[in-house]
Amino acid sequence: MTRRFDGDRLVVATHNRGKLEEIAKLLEPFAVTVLSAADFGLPEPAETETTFAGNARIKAHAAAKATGLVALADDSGLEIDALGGAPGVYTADWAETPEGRDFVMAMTRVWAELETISAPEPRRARFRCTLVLAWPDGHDEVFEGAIEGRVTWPMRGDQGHGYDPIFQPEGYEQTFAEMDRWQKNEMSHRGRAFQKMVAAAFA
Ligand SMILES: O=c1nc[nH]c2c1ncn2[C@H]1C[C@H](O)[C@@H](COP(=O)(O)OP(=O)(O)OP(=O)(O)O)O1
Ligand SMILES: [Mg+2]
Repeated sequence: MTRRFDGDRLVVATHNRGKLEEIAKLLEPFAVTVLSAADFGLPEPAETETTFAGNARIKAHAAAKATGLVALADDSGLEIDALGGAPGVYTADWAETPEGRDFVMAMTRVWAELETISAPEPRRARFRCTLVLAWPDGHDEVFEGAIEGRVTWPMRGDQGHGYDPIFQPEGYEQTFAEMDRWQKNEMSHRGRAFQKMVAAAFA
């Protein structure tokens, strides 16, 4: 039996402002006070697992334990077929620099690698998202979503976050960064995982 969320406060276990804004928008229809891991000054846990679900569970359980509240974590990434599924669970790592994350650098690396191997069009890729809802008693629920598309160059758009300027979802001319948050949430990996979570734990 799926455990329902029956509280009024939910801590979103992320340090990524773009994700937090999307999740807050997705939670708007529900009577939920959204708090963030940053509001509690929680440290960013090391993501030592090799799957999205494994890393999402680490983040969700750490926040649930530290706050005594139900926690929602998101672990996500971009899988590019011509790169054997890379960057995958290492999507955030490709943006890492000593001064913080640099997504222009990360996107430039993605394109350089595709050019090196002369990856033919369409450069098929998908974003994946795993959401984990964790209770302070250690119980959790896992929900997954994906959106198929392709990597495109040059970067286009100034909305969204992360790799959005080079991801064009299947059936659309725009990149995610050319869509507003509402339009992206309608179809995104995160939006899709969220719909499953709502059906199971909020509806
Ligand atoms: O909708 C998206 N649009 C563009 N890029 C995205 C998206 N969703 C995930 N991504 C990228 C950003 C990040 O580099 C990586 C996730 O890494 P991931 O560890 O799950 O997130 P994060 O470290 O940014 O924040 P946190 O772990 O605190 O939730 O994939
Ligand atoms: Mg992370």
